[in-house]
Amino acid sequence: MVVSAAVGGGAVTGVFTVTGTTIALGATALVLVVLLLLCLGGSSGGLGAESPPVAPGERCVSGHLGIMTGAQPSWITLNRIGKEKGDVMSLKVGHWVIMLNTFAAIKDAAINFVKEMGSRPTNYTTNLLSENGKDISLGEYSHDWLLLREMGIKNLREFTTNKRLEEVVHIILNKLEEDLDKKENQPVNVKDITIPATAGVLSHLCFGFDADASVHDRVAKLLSDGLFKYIVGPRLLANFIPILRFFPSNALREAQATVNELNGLLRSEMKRHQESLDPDITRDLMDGIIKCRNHARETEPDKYEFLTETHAYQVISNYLGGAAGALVVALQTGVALFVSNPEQQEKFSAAVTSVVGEDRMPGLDDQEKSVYVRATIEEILRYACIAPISVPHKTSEDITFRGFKIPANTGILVNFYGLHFNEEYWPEPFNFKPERFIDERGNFRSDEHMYPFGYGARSCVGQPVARQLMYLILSWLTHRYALCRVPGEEDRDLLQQDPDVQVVKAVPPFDLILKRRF
Ligand code: HEM
Repeated sequence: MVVSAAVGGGAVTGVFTVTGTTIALGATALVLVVLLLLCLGGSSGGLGAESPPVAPGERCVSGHLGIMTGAQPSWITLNRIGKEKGDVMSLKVGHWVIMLNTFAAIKDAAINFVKEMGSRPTNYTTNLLSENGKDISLGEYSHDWLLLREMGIKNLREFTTNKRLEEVVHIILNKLEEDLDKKENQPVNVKDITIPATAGVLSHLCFGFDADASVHDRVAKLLSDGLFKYIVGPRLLANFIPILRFFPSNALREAQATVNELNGLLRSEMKRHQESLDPDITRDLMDGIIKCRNHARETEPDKYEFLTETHAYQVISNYLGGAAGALVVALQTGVALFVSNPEQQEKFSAAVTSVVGEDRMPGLDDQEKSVYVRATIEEILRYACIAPISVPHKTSEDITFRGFKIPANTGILVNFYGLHFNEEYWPEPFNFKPERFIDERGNFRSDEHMYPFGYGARSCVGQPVARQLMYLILSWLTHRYALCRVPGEEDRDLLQQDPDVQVVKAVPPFDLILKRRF
């Protein structure tokens, strides 16, 4: 997702601690002045009369930004405050935003305010990455944006059905298995499993097997550092104080270089695909989106006049961003849960093997045959809760929500952490218990308090693919290998928050030992 970038692109983006960034003295002085102005100008009344109650601490110089950047993950603090404030509260993170705290409010928003709460906040980062909103993840709600989103979903659906997804995944995982076998019984970093798996699959789905090997290497590199860090790492100060984009800083240069690398890659791949396009064969998602665009513009030129080449390759960028921001993080949490809970890991592995046997890789048809396997993937998604305070949305018009007046263009955060870790819905919420998704008759049980893929108009476009990839990758990994702790690290907490990652709930990279099962 440029889920992810949207995490960075939302209301929560103004962060004061820009790690590794040297800000010129002049800029620092400017920051202080602007902060003071914000502080003096900030009213305690929030968004105006009849607005949601304000969380405590708004009179502090930086409003509630301290919560976002403090030592404790922001979602833990916000969840505690939210319990006191009720359905909805206001926060000042540079500007005023609202946060939905309760299940009732979240459900109401998801069902009854789809369009009204379906836009995205924009800032320097989001505009840079999406070339001013010409994509799905970061574009503002509009008629044209809806058409682009529909096209992005159609392209994913058409290309990934009929075993195409499974074929690509099996090729990539077979290769990865050869590499991992060489490291058997030695410490392997979890990133050396999740990044090649995710980058390999997404890059080959997007650019095909006839792309130059260097293209896939560049995608893997972007996912492992540049793009990943840019999306989930500390935010740019320029998002908070737009004038700062004119002041040179390492962080700005790094962000621009990352985006240039990504967009350069997308443009050259688009050109290569256009030059070798075959009307009868759709090799990959890039071919698919080019054909969707050509067809739309030929059949309904007026409706799709807006649809430039940039829009088309930005959709591919969104697919890659989904991998960088969400899939890697969710997979890493899954592996950490398995290593920390050997009993559940063994049960999951045995459930996979009982359906698949020992001589082939798990396929998509196998998933439905084991309730325990489905339940485990669901429990990993609950626990991972990668966007604990959501990817920010924005109101597209003035609304009255649960008795409060909310102006257009107000950022909206959602306390998904408060749902996914609520004892009322999940007894012992911090324990890994796949059984919670199995009913008394032994059937899979879905639960209405689960929102791993967001809500409303902006819910994850890649949800079906993401679920399939989570299953295919984790079932392959535990089917082939026992995932064990590194000797001497038995007591290490693998599930704590990665201190280098803000806004996204993510475990820090860790080593594990792989032992071949058969
Ligand atoms: C386990 C993996 C994944 C998780 C947990 C996840 C989760 C999310 C979440 C929470 C959002 C924000 C929804 C909102 O704003 O309400 C989102 C948006 C999005 N995701 Fe994913 N995602 C995953 C994988 C993927 C993949 C693999 C793709 C593409 C192939 C993808 C494409 C997108 C796109 C394009 C959006 C933006 C939708 C919009 O703004 O309209 N995601 N995802």
